[in-house]
Amino acid sequence: MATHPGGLTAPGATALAHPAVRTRKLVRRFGDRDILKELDLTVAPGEFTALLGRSGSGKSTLLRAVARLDHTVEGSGELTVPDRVSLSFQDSRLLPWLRLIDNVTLGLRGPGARERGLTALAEVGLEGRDRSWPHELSGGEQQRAALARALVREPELLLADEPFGALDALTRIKMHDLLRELYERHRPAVLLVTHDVDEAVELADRVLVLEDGRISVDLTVDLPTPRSRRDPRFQEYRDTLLTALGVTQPQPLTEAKKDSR
Ligand SMILES: Nc1ncnc2c1ncn2[C@@H]1O[C@H](COP(=O)(O)OP(=O)(O)OP(=O)(O)O)[C@@H](O)[C@H]1O
Repeated sequence: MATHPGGLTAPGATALAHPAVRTRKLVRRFGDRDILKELDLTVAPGEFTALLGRSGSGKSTLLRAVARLDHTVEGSGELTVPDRVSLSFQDSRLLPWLRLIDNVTLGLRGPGARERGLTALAEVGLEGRDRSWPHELSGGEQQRAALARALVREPELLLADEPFGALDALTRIKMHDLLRELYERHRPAVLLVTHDVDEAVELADRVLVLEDGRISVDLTVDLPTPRSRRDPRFQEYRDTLLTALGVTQPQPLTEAKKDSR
């Protein structure tokens, strides 16, 4: 795997005996449009991967396929995912008629489920809010609860589709820190769909770009965490990805142009 800014590897080249996610020749089709075109992807256990791509490129389609939420969609190909998979979406999807603790532990079996729920709530900074109703929480708090619900199951794979997309900038920054902290403690494999290049470079150790139904860019982010957006190497990764996404970078003004302004 390449480890320098701009170092791109052949997509799906990782050979692993027990990957967290493995797709081979994955096809998903809506009508006569192939959205995923024989897509090959391997995610290692414990690997934090972000998935970027232009709007409509098929990021959510891929995530839904990996989550096995698309039984009715036409398609083909091989898909391997672990048993314990948790999901997190832009809206927290908490059930309004259940208190927080019951939302977090819903479907959790075995002794100690409640204790585990309380621990998870404490981990996301919601200690003492277990008896609250979802509508009593702010948007950021609801996303924290959704993270607690995802992590209490100790997933081998966390699938997250724009989980912070609806949050304000400040809350988003706090949630980035929290997600990275929780990831480092629990170490699930993560597949994070995002539109935000900075979010991808800040959080993920590997960033993919989906284009024309396949993974077109597979970039390893070799920066220590926590990452600073001011770090020139951060900016190199960012520029590489923006270029891959077809976003032209503003050129620095030359002295001549500055003078003529
Ligand atoms: N249920 C559906 N029926 C028909 N077309 C669909 C369906 N779901 C998705 N599509 C189409 O598949 C394409 C990929 O959609 P998808 O939501 O996966 O893209 P995306 O990359 O997640 O987009 P965005 O970044 O805008 O959320 C789009 O053109 C979309 O219109």
